[in-house]
Amino acid sequence: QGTRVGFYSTTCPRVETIVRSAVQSRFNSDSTVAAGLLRMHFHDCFVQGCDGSVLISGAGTERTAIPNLSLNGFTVIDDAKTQLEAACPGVVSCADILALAARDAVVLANGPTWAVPTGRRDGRISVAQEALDNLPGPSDSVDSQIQKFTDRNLSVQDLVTLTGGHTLGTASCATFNDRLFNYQGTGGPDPSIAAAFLPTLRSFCPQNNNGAARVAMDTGSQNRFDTSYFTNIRNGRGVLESDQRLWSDNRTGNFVRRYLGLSGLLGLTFNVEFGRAMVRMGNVGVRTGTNGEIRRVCSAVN
Ligand code: HEM
Ligand SMILES: [Ca+2]
Ligand SMILES: [Ca+2]
Repeated sequence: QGTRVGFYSTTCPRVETIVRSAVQSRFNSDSTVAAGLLRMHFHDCFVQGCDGSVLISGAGTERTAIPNLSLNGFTVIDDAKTQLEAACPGVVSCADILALAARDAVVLANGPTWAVPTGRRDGRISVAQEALDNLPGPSDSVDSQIQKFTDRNLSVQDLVTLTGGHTLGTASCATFNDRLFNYQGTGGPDPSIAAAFLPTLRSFCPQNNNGAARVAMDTGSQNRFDTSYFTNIRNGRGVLESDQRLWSDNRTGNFVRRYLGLSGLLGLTFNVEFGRAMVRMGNVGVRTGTNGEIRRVCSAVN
């Protein structure tokens, strides 16, 4: 792949300590940053590869695209970068800082740890439309979700596993309002929502709300990295339509069953597979060697 664990062991031996302490200190005052950093790494990797393109600010950049407006945690990356430029100037890429921070965020939320291969270099291209074209959306069919993952050499298992990241964090009503009152023009709700869960969702997101309120994607466990998200989608308690669909299609549903240890299928351990899948996602489209640059400031190209 070109990335490897310990890429900075001689050039910046304290890199992991510095990133971890930046994530930890923000997490102490705001635990929602864990979900934010995990999502940000995903949004980076799916657009121009894991190259820090999502971090660049300015008119028309990825950051201005609707799905990225709710990203949370940019200033953690900036803080880590400032400290790293003091410790080892010009050495550590912003793309690597983000990959390390996403891992540290999962650990802080009681999730697994894994070794993060590093050596990514930063890209110089960041275009809003590319984020819109490449990021999966909350109404995507299973076919479309699978396509967006396999286009990046990520498997159906990786799709289910990584989307299990929705064990953390929240979604705005705007991303699932269409399911609650007039689903696909039926005049009623999305029938895949459990009857007992519908009033809960409707109370968070009443008819004609402005879309801004935020709702836990893993009801009852939004700050804890666990398999509760899979139990919820099994029970018709998925918040995003894209998540609920993973349960009802056997290609993806069988992986959900395996994470839940259900019926006849070989069990899979979510924590173990999540780390492996994050390493695979973290290698999508990476620039290494002399390709790309080491940004001085993560929000701007050199
Ligand atoms: C088919 C794939 C996916 C779709 C359609 C999707 C869609 C979404 C949507 C619509 C939101 C709510 C955004 C908002 O309202 O602000 C969200 C949040 C989130 N997503 Fe995904 N996502 C997908 C895959 C992933 C993956 C692969 C990860 C990480 C490995 C991830 C991590 C997160 C996290 C942690 C949040 C919560 C963010 C926060 O609370 O700040 N998602 N996702
Ligand atoms: Ca990128
Ligand atoms: Ca959870």
